[in-house]
Amino acid sequence: MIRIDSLVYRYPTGVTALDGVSLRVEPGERVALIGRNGAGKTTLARHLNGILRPTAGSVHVDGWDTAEHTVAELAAKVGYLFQNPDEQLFARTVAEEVAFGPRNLGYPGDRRARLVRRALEDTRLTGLEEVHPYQLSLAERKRVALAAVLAMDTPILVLDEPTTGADHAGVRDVAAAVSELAGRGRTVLAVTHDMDFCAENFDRIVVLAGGRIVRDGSPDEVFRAGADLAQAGVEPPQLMRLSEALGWSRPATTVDAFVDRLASR
Ligand SMILES: Nc1ncnc2c1ncn2[C@@H]1O[C@H](COP(=O)(O)OP(=O)(O)OP(=O)(O)O)[C@@H](O)[C@H]1O
Repeated sequence: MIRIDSLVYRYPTGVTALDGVSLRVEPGERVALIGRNGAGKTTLARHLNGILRPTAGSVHVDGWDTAEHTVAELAAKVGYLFQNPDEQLFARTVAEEVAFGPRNLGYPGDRRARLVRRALEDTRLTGLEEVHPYQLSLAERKRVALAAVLAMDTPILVLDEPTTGADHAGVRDVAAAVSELAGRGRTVLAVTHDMDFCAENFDRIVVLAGGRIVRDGSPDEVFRAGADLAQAGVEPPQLMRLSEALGWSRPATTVDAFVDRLASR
């Protein structure tokens, strides 16, 4: 699980990006972190794999205090998908890229082979194993980066803007991966600006504003916060806006909920 207590982070420039954040996330939870640009989402996410260390307060992942472990050690606990795949990819072939994590974590050969094959299948990269990642499109590189994270089979996954730059099928891959991982008791925390993706695929939404948590609840609860949400720079999902425009007293946030309400009218 993830346990963050009174986390404060100040950049060397003097900007206080996180100003007393406390958060618990249980195994199997799917949590989306939202908020306007500069709210502190990426800064918070980067504390989970130890790239950033608290100025004050603490961060525990799966029982480890991140202040007491190196980034390399924390890689066994937290898989981190970078917003920009080009910050993450470095190998000469797709296969090498995806195999690097499990090899580096010292997994035995058969487990490694199984994880790599599965990650390539789940991101529709089978057949592209020998291609150089830079010969691929941005949407495909995004899938390679996701496959590399999935293959590490960590208890916690942090996905920074997983749908930005992904095509429609890529978004479906991410959604399927999130649901499958949570089903296996993995904790998934995603930073996202994509409210439709967020409403459809996450159990819980945490809203950050000015380095603090201003809302934490189910998509239904959070997206009904109206004025508070607007103040945090968040627009509700399209279906919710549509159901409000239709004058429904209980707006729907997902396609299934929308169809159910339409059918029951
Ligand atoms: N490397 C850095 N050095 C100094 N200040 C930074 C740095 N990175 C981010 N900041 C500042 O910290 C605050 C939080 O930024 P952060 O990137 O965590 O926000 P965010 O919610 O992830 O935004 P976005 O949605 O644009 O990615 C902002 O004021 C930002 O300008």
